[in-house]
Amino acid sequence: MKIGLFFGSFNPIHIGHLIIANYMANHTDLDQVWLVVSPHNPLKEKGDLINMYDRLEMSKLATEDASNIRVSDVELKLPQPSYTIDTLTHLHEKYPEHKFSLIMGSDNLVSLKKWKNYELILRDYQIHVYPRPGFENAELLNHPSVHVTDTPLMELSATFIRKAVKEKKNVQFFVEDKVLRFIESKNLYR
Ligand SMILES: Nc1ncnc2c1ncn2[C@@H]1O[C@H](COP(=O)(O)OP(=O)(O)OP(=O)(O)O)[C@@H](O)[C@H]1O
Ligand SMILES: O=C(O)c1ccc[n+]([C@@H]2O[C@H](COP(=O)([O-])O)[C@@H](O)[C@H]2O)c1
Repeated sequence: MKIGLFFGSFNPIHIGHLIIANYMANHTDLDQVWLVVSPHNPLKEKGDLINMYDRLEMSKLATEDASNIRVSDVELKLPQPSYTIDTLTHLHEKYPEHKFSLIMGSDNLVSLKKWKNYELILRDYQIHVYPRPGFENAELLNHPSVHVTDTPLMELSATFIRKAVKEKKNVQFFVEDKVLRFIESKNLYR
């Protein structure tokens, strides 16, 4: 199968992520999209990153009714911080029958040159990139492994949601109902 890997902290998963995952799973030649929850992005401070198991659980809740979207916990079992090239190597060995590619927003493409062994990622994997406002001119957009998609975008960030929850503002519709209930029941991001 052709699997698109959508890596992220998902702190928390929101409808921007879900729209992209759904688009990639159903409007491209990918058979499935796997959301790979990263315990710790090597380029980000841990800051207000909540427990990885809660982020994994919210990602599962948000996608349990979605066809062709799965959630992967592979990085929870690998060393931290989560280097994408190491996860890709691991997945390639574990699932030789699948053809993996990457999915990312152009904001991440801008920083790709700071990633561990980014040349290997570009050499060995195709990357589906969707434009995000403010990051239209990423240098790597013309790389032969990079494929720019035409996705409907929702300019929303997990940072916005965390801040709103902290300020006791209503974030209904920004996240799936089940995710909202999970956040409330565990008193997350307060
Ligand atoms: N609104 C959005 N629409 C499309 N893609 C998004 C959106 N928000 C984040 N992404 C993408 O999802 C992936 C994971 O991002 P991440 O989990 O850091 O979300 P985020 O909302 O940007 O989080 P934070 O605000 O905490 O930095 C990245 O490739 C990022 O480009
Ligand atoms: O491999 C790297 O060097 C590397 C550097 C920065 C980010 N990443 C990964 O990119 C993904 C996006 O992270 P985030 O925090 O924007 O959701 C996440 O899975 C990180 O582990 C990976």
